[in-house]
Amino acid sequence: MAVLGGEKEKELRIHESLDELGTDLTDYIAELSEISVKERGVFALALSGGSLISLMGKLCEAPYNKTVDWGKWYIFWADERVVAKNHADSNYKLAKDGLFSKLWPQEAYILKSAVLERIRKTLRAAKAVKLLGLPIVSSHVHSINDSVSAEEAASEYEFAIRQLVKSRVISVSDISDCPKFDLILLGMGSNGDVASLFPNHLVLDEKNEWVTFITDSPKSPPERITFTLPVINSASNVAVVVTGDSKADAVHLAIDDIGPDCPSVPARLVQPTKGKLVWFLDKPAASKLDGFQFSE
Ligand SMILES: O=C(O)[C@H](O)[C@@H](O)[C@H](O)[C@H](O)COP(=O)(O)O
Repeated sequence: MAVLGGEKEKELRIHESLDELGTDLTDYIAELSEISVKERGVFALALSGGSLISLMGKLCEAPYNKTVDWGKWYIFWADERVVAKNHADSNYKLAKDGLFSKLWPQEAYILKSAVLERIRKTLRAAKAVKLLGLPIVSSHVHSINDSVSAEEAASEYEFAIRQLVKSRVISVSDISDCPKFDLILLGMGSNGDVASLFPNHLVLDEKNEWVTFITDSPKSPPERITFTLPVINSASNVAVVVTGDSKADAVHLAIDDIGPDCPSVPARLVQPTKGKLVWFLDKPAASKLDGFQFSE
């Protein structure tokens, strides 16, 4: 792995292979989870859709499936397609099929909090919590309401997040009133879109809402909800995970210093105010970066 750009707040990690990237990404997530659980007792993570989910697949393997404190995870979506939860386009379904169901193959294993707490107490007594690895709590998985309009789904989702900010499950930014997620994981499309923030879309200017909606996504399906830039940029950690040469131009436009005529590239606007930004790239995605040849 090559690491470019020594700035404290932004790091580029360029990997030889998808396998190496997947291992590094998994280590990074597990490490942030451990730090956050130690500091705050919980880990508030927002996922996106796309290839990101399969790149996180090693989380379902040893040692992470046993060592990560899954019971402390609170899971959200930085963007979601407004379709039924069992629809092939659903980001919730993608994560459930690609991650959660692999950790615990049957729904029945996703325990309700009360049951989990009883088990936790027993295990704590036996000092064996870490050895057994506990499942994700179903009430900690915050997917959108798939039976209402995009507008209603966005407003309900923001309301749910507000309640969790009040109870400090999600921290609050000390410079805005925005939620401060422990980690937001983003993919990037070949036009530089992140979450469901697309180039030249009005949604890029949204400053008041935490979660908003669009009904005209240039990529199917058209109706989506998305975190806004102020929320993304208030997170403690943001990772943008991008692979493949079809993304190389967008990576260059998002990261390099390209002067005043920069086209609208949403990923370029991902700049956590106080948090840390890490780009996970494979070599084809990084191949058009200005400094790329020097990292080889
Ligand atoms: O729901 C979505 O459409 C995603 O959240 C979107 O932001 C995705 O992450 C990128 O388009 C990258 O997707 P790929 O990695 O599959 O290209």
